[in-house]
Amino acid sequence: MLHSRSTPQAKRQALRAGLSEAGLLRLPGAFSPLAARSIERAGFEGVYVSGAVLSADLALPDVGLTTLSEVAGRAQAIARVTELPTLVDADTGFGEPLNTARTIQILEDAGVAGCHIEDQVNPKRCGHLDGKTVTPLPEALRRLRAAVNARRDPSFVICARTDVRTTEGLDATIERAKAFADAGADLIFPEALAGAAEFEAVRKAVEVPLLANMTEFGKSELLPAATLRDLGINVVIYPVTLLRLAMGAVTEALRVIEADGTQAGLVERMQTRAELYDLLDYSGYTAFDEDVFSHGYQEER
Ligand SMILES: C[C@](O)(C(=O)O)[C@H](CC(=O)O)C(=O)O
Ligand SMILES: [Mg+2]
Repeated sequence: MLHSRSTPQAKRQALRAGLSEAGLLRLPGAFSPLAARSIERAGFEGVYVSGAVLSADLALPDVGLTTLSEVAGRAQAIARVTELPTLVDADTGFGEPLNTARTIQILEDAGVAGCHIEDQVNPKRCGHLDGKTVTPLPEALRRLRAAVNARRDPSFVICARTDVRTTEGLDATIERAKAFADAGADLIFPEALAGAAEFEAVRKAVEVPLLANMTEFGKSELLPAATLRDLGINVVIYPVTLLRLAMGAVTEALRVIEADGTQAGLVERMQTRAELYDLLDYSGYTAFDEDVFSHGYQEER
């Protein structure tokens, strides 16, 4: 109903438990709270809040234009409606190390289970674009240590992302992954690895859990979950998949309505009213009303 029954702490502990077990946690990107409900209903282990999706939702490019308030507000709206843990893309932490510390605390207050902080310079670029620049390792480590030290709930998951693969190569990725793990990262996100061999190399070199980004139209081969599981990867995100498919349907619908003057031919492809109401738990609200209004105070006639 109004929000999840699980507390943020319980969701964080569930995410941590999942990271410590063998197996793969699958986190599709939710473009809305309703999409998060569908992700939960479909049996996934978590929800991802993508910076690229949040930017696109605002009709902005993924180049660091969103604010912490926008990200925290959307992340809270998404996290509160699902029993699943929510992992948030916190870009570079929204500024200097002190800003990163504030970002962690604002996101903790928003009820999310964890976030990732990347080592790009500000303003960042999408990790699958060329022309990225990463901060020198000492600066990246200051940013990460600020995040780890700012955490008030020890179960809040801090994921360190490195974008260095496309600027300095795989060895530099492994060097940074090790340094980030030593600095207290709970999870490492090596961005834009090419394929299975590179995931295998990072897996061999680093002890802490690893996240794989299976985003379309980028630099990474789209590896099936079974392959990622066999490689010992712990988390996989599908950050923009649902938005890309939704926008594909939007484009087609607008074309049909413009051409045919009606959406009648599309109705069979739609989520029905009943399916939407079921996803929104209308019956829970009806039960709430019945409980409050029919078993409560009876006005005198
Ligand atoms: C994971 C990512 O940071 C995101 O914002 O979802 C993007 C995804 C994308 O642009 O495809 C990324 O930089 O990989
Ligand atoms: Mg992003």
